[in-house]
Amino acid sequence: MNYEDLMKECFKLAKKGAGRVLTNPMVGALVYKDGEVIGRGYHKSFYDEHAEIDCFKNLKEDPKGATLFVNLEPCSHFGKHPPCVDEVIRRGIAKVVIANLDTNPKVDGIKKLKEAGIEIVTGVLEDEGKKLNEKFFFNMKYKRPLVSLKYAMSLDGKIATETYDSKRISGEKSRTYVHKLRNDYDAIIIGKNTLLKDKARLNCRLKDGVDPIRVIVASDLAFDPDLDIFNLESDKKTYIGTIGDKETNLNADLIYCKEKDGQVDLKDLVAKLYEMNVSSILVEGGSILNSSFLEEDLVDKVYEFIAPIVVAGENSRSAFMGEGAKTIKDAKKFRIDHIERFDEDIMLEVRNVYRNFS
Ligand SMILES: NC(=O)C1=CN([C@@H]2O[C@H](COP(=O)(O)OP(=O)(O)OC[C@H]3O[C@@H](n4cnc5c(N)ncnc54)[C@H](OP(=O)(O)O)[C@@H]3O)[C@@H](O)[C@H]2O)C=CC1
Ligand SMILES: Nc1c(N[C@@H]2O[C@H](COP(=O)(O)O)[C@@H](O)[C@H]2O)[nH]c(=O)[nH]c1=O
Ligand SMILES: [Zn+2]
Repeated sequence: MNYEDLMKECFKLAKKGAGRVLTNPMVGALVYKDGEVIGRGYHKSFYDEHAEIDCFKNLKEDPKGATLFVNLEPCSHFGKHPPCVDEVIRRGIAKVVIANLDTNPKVDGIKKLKEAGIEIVTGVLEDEGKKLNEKFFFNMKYKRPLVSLKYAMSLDGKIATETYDSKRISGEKSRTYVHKLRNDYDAIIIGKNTLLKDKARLNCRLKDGVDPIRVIVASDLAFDPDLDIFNLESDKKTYIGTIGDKETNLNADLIYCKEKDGQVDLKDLVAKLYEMNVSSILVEGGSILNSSFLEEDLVDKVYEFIAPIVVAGENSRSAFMGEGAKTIKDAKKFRIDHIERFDEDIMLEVRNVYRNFS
């Protein structure tokens, strides 16, 4: 029995829940007995049963004495569902192989499994498991959604010209990857000007992709109701994060936020989205909104697509504007996690050095 290969299969199963599990982790499970896998399952959505239970439902024979592979420690608490450990014990599983411990403070599944005499192996492909569920582990640690910024810029750091043109900075392959991000993130946030200038739709245009909820940040609600974003065919809603006690006839729900310097208090908006079970937010700009997130110290990650063009011009729009650091020592610091090439473009995936993702 190759622990790593079987755990990789759990990760593959777990990923089928991407975009659907919200603040829950992505979990895959399989039962291995006498040299073969006798059942597989995964956590399908935030509201569905856990991976272990789904796996037990798909068994083709009695799992007594078998090994359960699961990428997260089985739960031991009563949440929306009864504890998985009880079912693991009841089914007569002899050994449980795990990638990651569950950092949810309500969970101590290992203790209960050990008390029942079940052998435990932990830490199999631990780092890969942490990366897979980085949003969940981040949520548990910081009690808020993971916030990532995404933008496409020129070699000289511009995301739009002075006439606010930003169409087709990055190429098609980069744009396809953005739709994968939209699939994986629970919410997308844009600033009012980006909606007005780009007529953004913010849906996921991959086949069988999952739409995120769409959030526009605006202190007033003077939008054309015919904009696509208010008329999408989507199972997710469009929201406007706003201030004051306004009402609207737009096809959008309002999220009433605290006010900060006459604008939406982004910390409050992020906290309210967390209450709506949003585990991750992709901020798709523009410059003013990106800068506000940076100033609020709410940027955990950045996906930066760089296209080999130069825009130049004092009045063109940079990825970040605002006041800016006075000295390099004061610059916000990120670490490059991943570099990928998409035809002509490259993408940098970076993370805030002050956040602990482990
Ligand atoms: N290349 C790329 O990847 C992208 C490029 N763009 C480009 O960026 C340009 C638009 O960017 P920009 O003009 O900077 O505007 P934004 O899209 O960032 O919108 C800013 C507006 O949002 C509203 N807002 C409300 N609360 C806040 C808050 N807390 N912080 C910041 N804004 C808030 C404000 O309007 P109010 O107070 O009136 O409500 C503010 O003026 C467009 O040309 C677009 O094409 C946009 C996204 C991505
Ligand atoms: N998705 C998942 C687990 N998730 C654990 O359960 C918590 C959510 O519980 P509930 O509200 O009942 O869905 C979540 O925060 C995490 O600790 N556990 C598992 O054994 N297997 C699974 O597949
Ligand atoms: Zn469980």
